[in-house]
Amino acid sequence: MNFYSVEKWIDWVDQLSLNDYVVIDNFLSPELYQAVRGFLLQKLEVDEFKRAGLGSAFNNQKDTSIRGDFTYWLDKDRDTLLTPAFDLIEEIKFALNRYCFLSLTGYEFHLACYPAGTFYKRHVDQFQDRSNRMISVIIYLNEGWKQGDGGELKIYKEDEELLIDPIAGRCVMFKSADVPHEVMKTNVGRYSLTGWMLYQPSGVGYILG
Ligand SMILES: O=C(O)CCC(=O)C(=O)O
Ligand SMILES: [Fe+2]
Repeated sequence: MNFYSVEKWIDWVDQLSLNDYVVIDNFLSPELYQAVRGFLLQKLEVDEFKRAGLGSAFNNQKDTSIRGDFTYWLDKDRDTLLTPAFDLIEEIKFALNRYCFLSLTGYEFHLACYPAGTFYKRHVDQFQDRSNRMISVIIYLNEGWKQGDGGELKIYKEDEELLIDPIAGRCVMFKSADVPHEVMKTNVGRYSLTGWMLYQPSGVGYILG
């Protein structure tokens, strides 16, 4: 464990097991936060984001009435500026396997940008024809986010709805199959590092766009 102690991981994994989700603030160190956000802004500037799709590679549609985000799929070998972020993702995988008794074998991550006025309607992250997404992981990169900016993550539990503010450095993890959620309409550009811990690596996430 290079980033966080065993005690911290056990606490977070317990919350994830018990509540189906966990929120961890200041998950990225200031250096790592700057590296990831700087990388995202650079990719946005050179226009390397693509409109996100719906469904799996076999059933892919793009419909802005359901989701309006743009994504940049990450590749560990190509995007070496993000090696420390991949080290942290490896630690997440290790901790979930060890303390959550999962058998995660891989992951897929993208950078996401929701332009002002966009949202992602209620959904679950497991696809009907590709059910290997086990845990969803989202790390927000929104400096100076304030009430009124919108873009909250809404999580649906049995009889309650939780609104999670997408503030800088905050990490949310939840069980991909069990937690319906949505991204409320954002009034400002909304950025995140988003990914899924997989039961079997698919390596096809980027095809989804
Ligand atoms: O950015 C978020 O808060 C959630 C994104 C999401 O639900 C997804 O990409 O599947
Ligand atoms: Fe989602």
